[in-house]
Amino acid sequence: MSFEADADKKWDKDDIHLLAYTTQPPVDLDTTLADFPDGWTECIVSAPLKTIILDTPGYPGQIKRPKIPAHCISESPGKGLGMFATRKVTAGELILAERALMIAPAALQVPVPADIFDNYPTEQAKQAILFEQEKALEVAYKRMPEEHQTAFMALYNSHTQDGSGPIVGVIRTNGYMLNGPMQDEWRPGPKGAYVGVFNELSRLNHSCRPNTYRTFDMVSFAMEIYAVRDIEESEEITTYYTHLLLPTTTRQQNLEPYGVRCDCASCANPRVSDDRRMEIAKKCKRDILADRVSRWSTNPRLSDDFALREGERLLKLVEDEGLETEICYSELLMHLAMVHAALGNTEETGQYATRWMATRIAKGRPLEKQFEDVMTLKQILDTFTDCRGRLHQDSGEINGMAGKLREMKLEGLNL
Ligand SMILES: C[S@@+](CC[C@H](N)C(=O)[O-])C[C@H]1O[C@@H](n2cnc3c(N)ncnc32)[C@H](O)[C@@H]1O
Repeated sequence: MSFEADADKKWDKDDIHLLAYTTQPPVDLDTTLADFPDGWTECIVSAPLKTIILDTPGYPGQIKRPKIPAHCISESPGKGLGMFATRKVTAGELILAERALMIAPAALQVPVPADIFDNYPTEQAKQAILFEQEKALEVAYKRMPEEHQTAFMALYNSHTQDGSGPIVGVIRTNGYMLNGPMQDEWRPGPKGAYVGVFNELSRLNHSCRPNTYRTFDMVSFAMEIYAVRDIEESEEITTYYTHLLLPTTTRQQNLEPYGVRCDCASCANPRVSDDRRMEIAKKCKRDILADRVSRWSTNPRLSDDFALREGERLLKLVEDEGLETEICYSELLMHLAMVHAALGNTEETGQYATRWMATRIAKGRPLEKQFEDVMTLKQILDTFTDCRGRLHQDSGEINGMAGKLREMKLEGLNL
């Protein structure tokens, strides 16, 4: 059931079946985009999610902007339009933050009989669902200002031949899944997920070696993209439409509905790339790395190669595969900062810790949280500093420190 939500009512998990048409941040009917340049989003969200949005502390904050504009939209050969860097961008930098034109459930429930697939041929049932979804989305579309409607319909549509209506087609081609609190917490998984369609961000093309990370900021109600590695002037800015640690053939299957045949260096060499990605997925996990540091720091018979060279080798593998968006990249930088701290190598510790911080910033970590991270990181590294050098003096103390480190890394810092 859907409705135009009452502005002041508080909704809770018992209202999860109610869908609200709502404009966020709320604006008066006569507001124009010239009055309110940060813009606003037409949303179809569950009633409780609407309450969560409005109750977010600091909502609605202003959207963030890079100090110097860093992007433009232009032709990308063989890929339609794309986004390009207009200057050099450094890892961790914000490139663009933008409010969506529309936000809707990833799997919009519509009023069709529950047993439709039992009583009708599959194709006919699918067409009926797509037809109802188009009708429901049209209500939100008609609430948009004319400029937003034009921008929405100008976006690329790779679903023109499968029975999708024009609005469903644009959403299926351009919708990014939203992360963080922008989901129905009482409906975990794909059923509780939402997608956003954007005027500029939806022009980002896919790469299996993307150079940006996307994150949705609830306070400003905007999607933000950050560079995960340095990007040169004129280089294409890319994102990801599929999980990146999957084998090449699976990624290609996931990309088929977008009509994308990725031509990145990893897809061009699947035999090498698949083995590397499998090794990264297996070995660069938080527990495995923490365990390696812990064993190495308390066992003098394990050489520095055990923690240091292996960490460096895995980090190179991640960089060679262009996987700086993945959590394993952050884990490895943290691992190497700790290993160098244990060896008393202050300079290298600082370098890896700084790079680790850049990955946190690139994931949209709020400023006050970044400060907390630095303090916790400093505490961990101080505790661990030079423990290999002092190993023979007091292994009991080292054992205690390694245990503490593991505890802090797994629970306190919540990487
Ligand atoms: C979200 S849109 C991206 C912007 C789009 N290129 C445009 O012109 O608006 C997705 C579409 O871009 C194209 N595309 C994205 N990544 C691509 C890639 N790596 N190779 C070829 N085409 C790509 C496909 O046509 C896909 O359906």
